[in-house]
Amino acid sequence: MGASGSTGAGDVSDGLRDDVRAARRIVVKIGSSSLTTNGGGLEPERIAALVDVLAEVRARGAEVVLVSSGAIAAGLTPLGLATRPSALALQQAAASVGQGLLVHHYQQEFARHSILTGQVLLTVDDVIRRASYRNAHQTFAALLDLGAVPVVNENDTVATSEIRFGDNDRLAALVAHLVHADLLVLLSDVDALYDGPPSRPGVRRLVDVRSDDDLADVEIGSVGSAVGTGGMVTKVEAARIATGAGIPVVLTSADNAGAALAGAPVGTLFHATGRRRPIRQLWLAHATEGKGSVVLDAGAVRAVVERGASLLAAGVTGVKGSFVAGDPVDLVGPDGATVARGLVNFDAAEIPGLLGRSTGDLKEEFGDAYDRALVHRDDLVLL
Ligand SMILES: Nc1ncnc2c1ncn2[C@@H]1O[C@H](COP(=O)(O)OP(=O)(O)O)[C@@H](O)[C@H]1O
Ligand SMILES: N[C@@H](CCC(=O)OP(=O)(O)O)C(=O)O
Repeated sequence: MGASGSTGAGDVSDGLRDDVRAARRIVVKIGSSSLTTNGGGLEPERIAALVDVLAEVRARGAEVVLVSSGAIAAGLTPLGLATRPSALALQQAAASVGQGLLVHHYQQEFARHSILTGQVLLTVDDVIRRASYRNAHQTFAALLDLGAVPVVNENDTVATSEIRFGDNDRLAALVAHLVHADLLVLLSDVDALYDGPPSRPGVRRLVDVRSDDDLADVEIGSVGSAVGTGGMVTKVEAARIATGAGIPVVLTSADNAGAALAGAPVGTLFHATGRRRPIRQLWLAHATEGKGSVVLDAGAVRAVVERGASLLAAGVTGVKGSFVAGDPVDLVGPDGATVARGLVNFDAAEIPGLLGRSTGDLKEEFGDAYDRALVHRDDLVLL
């Protein structure tokens, strides 16, 4: 299908989007391309314009969490770098310089509205590991209770290629889950999702996306602007993560932010498709690649797939790759097909010694630390 131009009954009143107008806790994500010039360097007027819109949202009683990209782009000019470098260390250095500048601007602009900001830098581990998820959740809750606007970015200076979110669109979706937001707004340099590259004549805007079927014939580009990353692919993926957890998403341009947040039918509205579920499952299903794999016998495949059971060492016949406890791994059946992905509870090096053995047996030999599943069912998604 092409663009879905209709909005179903009950979604809008007075031409405005009900889901958006009713939202009381909103995560707004803005991309580098909307804050900086193409050569890098922040554009303070654009930051000021965004902050004015967010202050208005706050004034009508909603809470706001801002996920802002732009650290790397902001650091380029001060460091004398002409374009975004490909070396990770240089990107991290640029982010280190740029993040301070970025937050400084936000602090100044929000202060005009007597609103405090709190910087929150996250890595994927902070969000998907149980203890740190709780910790991060409490920090956000305290900041919001105290009336501050959390300003979030990936912790670029310490994130390595393994732990990087990869992009702030997905980070924003995970943050929306973390703070129990009821709306996610993704702001970019393009005003909506189109059924093809916006530069192509005749492309049509998708007004509403209600399921993956609505995206079947949409051509989604992966290359973003000179300063952005991920293009539309990561935004659509972020929208799938959030809507799959029950959070509707509006995708539009920074210029449309005010109208979008007032509920006007601008941009593209991705309707909620699922219900809230554990964040690790969301992340496993949408965003991670297995660091290795474990091979299951037929009985274990049935237990995991049909009965929703945890994976025990007794049903595992092999292990591939090098990973440590807590990493995502693929669960592969005897025929080589990947049936699930989960967070593993043991290092790859330990697993050969556990294969085919019962949990009771392992506990008796190695102690209580071995009284656990290889992959717990709460940390597992079927693929
Ligand atoms: N189907 C599509 N609809 C809209 N935009 C698209 C599509 N495919 C690719 N794009 C491109 O994605 C770009 C946005 O991605 P990006 O530059 O990474 O943004 P940001 O910096 O805001 O995260 C747009 O400028 C647009 O050219
Ligand atoms: N954390 C990086 C942003 C990464 C990113 O996703 O950028 P973008 O595609 O512009 O949202 C930074 O602040 O430069």
